[in-house]
Amino acid sequence: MLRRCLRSVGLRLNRPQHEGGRGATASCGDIHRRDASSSGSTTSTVMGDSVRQKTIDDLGGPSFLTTLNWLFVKGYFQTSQQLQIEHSKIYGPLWKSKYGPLVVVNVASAELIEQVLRQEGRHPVRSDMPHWRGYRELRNQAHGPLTEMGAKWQRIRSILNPRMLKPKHVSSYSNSINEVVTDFIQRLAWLRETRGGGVVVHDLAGELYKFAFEGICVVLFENRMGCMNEVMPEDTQKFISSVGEMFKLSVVIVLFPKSVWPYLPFWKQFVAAWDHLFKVAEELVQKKMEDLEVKAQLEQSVEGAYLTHLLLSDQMTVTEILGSITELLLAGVDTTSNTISWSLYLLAKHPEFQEQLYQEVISVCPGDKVPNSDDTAHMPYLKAIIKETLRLYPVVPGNARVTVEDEIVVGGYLFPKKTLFHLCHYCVSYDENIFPDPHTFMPQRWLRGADEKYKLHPFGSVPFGFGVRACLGRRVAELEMYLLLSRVIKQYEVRPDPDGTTVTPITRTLLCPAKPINLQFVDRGVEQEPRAATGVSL
Ligand code: HEM
Repeated sequence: MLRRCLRSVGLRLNRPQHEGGRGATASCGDIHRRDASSSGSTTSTVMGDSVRQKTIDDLGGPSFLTTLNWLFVKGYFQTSQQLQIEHSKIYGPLWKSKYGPLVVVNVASAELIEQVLRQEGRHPVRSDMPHWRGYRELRNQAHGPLTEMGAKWQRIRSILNPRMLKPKHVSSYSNSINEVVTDFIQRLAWLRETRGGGVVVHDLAGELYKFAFEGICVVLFENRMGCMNEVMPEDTQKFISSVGEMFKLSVVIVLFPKSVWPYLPFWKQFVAAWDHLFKVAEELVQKKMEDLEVKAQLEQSVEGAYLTHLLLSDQMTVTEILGSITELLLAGVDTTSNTISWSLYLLAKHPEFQEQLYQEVISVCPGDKVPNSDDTAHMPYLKAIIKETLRLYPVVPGNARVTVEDEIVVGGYLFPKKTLFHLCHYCVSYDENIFPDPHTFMPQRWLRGADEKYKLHPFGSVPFGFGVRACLGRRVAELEMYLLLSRVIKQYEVRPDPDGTTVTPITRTLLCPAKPINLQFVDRGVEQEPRAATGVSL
């Protein structure tokens, strides 16, 4: 475009089936029989001589009223990740929930999640995301990788994938990201001195949002946004708060039918948040196009950032590029930042693991050597810490898939086309059959050569999703997290909040800390005070 400008594993529900399903009555006196099927084996019900395939109608689960009671009376609306665990205790690993006319099939075991994902088809659909897509229709904006579907989605991914996922391209972002890391570490020092009595940094996640936004901006635009300045530019600050606002309102809006959205008091805020996200992205795309025009006129080389490549490759229109860039920006902020916040929180509570990480970092990068992407390849413990953090705090606590191409069998039940499956990753992350002692932070689970008993199910923890629809930003996110964490630990010993505050997670589409995470950063180069005793619970 710019060139033109410039030129079933036979599962039977072992647990009682409560409200809503005919499973309990149908199973009375019935015989379950295993049948071969494409997805493994299925359970059919023999009633007299006739064999009947179990279907979604046979599946148990809470009624709409019961769900409302759990969400708003028992108070699980903000902790829906925990509701996955509570409901799986009652209904087993497969149950049906109703949200008004919407029926959701919840899947809460690694085996069943694997069955759903292995049958996702050529163009997997996460969910039809009516509220996000509704905004794009309202404003005539293009869909990006998060919201597009079918062959159009596949086309976008085939254009966006190479420079986001291929190792040689991703490692080329290492120096730019390291510049942002340097600024972040300087900012930590400044925050400690000016606002934290020389040692405490308050609201780490808030600071890391700025790091993550700046980080994704250097990858996409090669532009610095001034997020690490003492005073952050207003527009950038508003972008970050709009991402949070949009995610927060999304979980409320989606509970209502589309026809009433325009009358909801918070619909306007939702639209305003999206407007701002698109506005900032548009300004950045516009600026890059102008820069390229100038460079082209001066006959200077224009090779560079991700966006430069997209604009020059002429495969997407500017509107399409804008749709994709907006979605990449918003997906790149809260995800990496919350994960780094939790990993520092956990390391502060587990000094022995922190010491092991520190030893690994200084052995690979002694003295003043700054870790780069090649160095992190030699830091298995660092990677294990991120994996274990994402197991305990999966930033996407529940993912989804809609069957679009065929009906499928999962856990012995036949589901029609257009069934919406909710994949309860948070619940499975705490499955003691896969992760012994599941509430304990144990990075060593992820190390090769770990005890045989820790042989993990491949779908036990899939924080970046699965298959062709998996996270587009995974490699960049990992690079950002490895570079930042290794350098922070090299520079500082991280200790818990002196007030002893325990922080738990809440779900606002993504899993976030319920309150600010405050930590002490003790400079390793300076003589240290003796460590105060700390508990090791999460
Ligand atoms: C810790 C960091 C991150 C985690 C845990 C994470 C996790 C996920 C998950 C679980 C999905 C859904 C995958 C599926 O349905 O199978 C996803 C999708 C996506 N992520 Fe990430 N993400 C992270 C960081 C990022 C970053 C930094 C970016 C941007 C550079 C990004 C961009 C995207 C996009 C565009 C999609 C949609 C892909 C599609 O539907 O085709 N993510 N991510």
